[in-house]
Amino acid sequence: MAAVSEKSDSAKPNLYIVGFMGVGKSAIGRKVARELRYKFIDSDHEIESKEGMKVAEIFSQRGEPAFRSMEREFIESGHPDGSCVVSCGGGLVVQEGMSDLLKEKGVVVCLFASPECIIERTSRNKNRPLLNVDNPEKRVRELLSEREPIYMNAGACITTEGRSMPEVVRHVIRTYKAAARDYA
Ligand SMILES: Nc1ncnc2c1ncn2[C@@H]1O[C@H](COP(=O)(O)OP(=O)(O)OP(=O)(O)O)[C@@H](O)[C@H]1O
Ligand SMILES: O=C(O)C1=C[C@@H](O)[C@@H](O)[C@H](O)C1
Ligand SMILES: [Mg+2]
Repeated sequence: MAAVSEKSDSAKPNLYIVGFMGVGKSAIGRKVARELRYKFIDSDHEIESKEGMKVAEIFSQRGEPAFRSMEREFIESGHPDGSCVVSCGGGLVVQEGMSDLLKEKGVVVCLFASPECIIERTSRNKNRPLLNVDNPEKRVRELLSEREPIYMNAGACITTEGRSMPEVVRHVIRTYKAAARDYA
């Protein structure tokens, strides 16, 4: 895990990017961090390097609840408190109390896309254990409808569908800068 930063970093609030699998949190977060000159952190990657296992292996060998505890620990104490763009795993914000915790820690932006777009994007690789089922389309629709109210209340919502990546990056940065000005 990344070391917890010096206090001076907290002058620039972290940006937390949340949303469903495949909406583009990792792809967009990396580019946003580069433009803001912030550190880029991806919760899935941080957990994988700490555990020495892929997310899918953590799910199959330790179980989903253990993975959720790792996500909580990462948010509570496993990353710097400022000047970072944190792309969160798709289910991280869904856990009880996590949405409020992220809002305390920084600015939260939620990316979204339609189920059709998500299905198309997530079909390109098999790294998402929750979608390694006989009917991933049905699973995407079920999970999305369960989680939608949480995502919608997590932070400013920005669509990644029908927009180029640079366009999404611009929207995210504009939203972050406006919210960061008001951030205590
Ligand atoms: N306009 C767009 N915005 C974001 N991503 C896009 C866009 N167009 C195409 N993509 C592609 O969609 C994919 C999104 O995958 P990505 O891994 O970033 O999703 P994620 O939200 O991090 O998923 P997970 O929750 O599983 O980590 C990437 O391959 C990205 O290149
Ligand atoms: O939406 C989810 O619950 C997940 C999303 C991925 O980013 C990984 O964190 C994992 O595959 C679980
Ligand atoms: Mg990701």
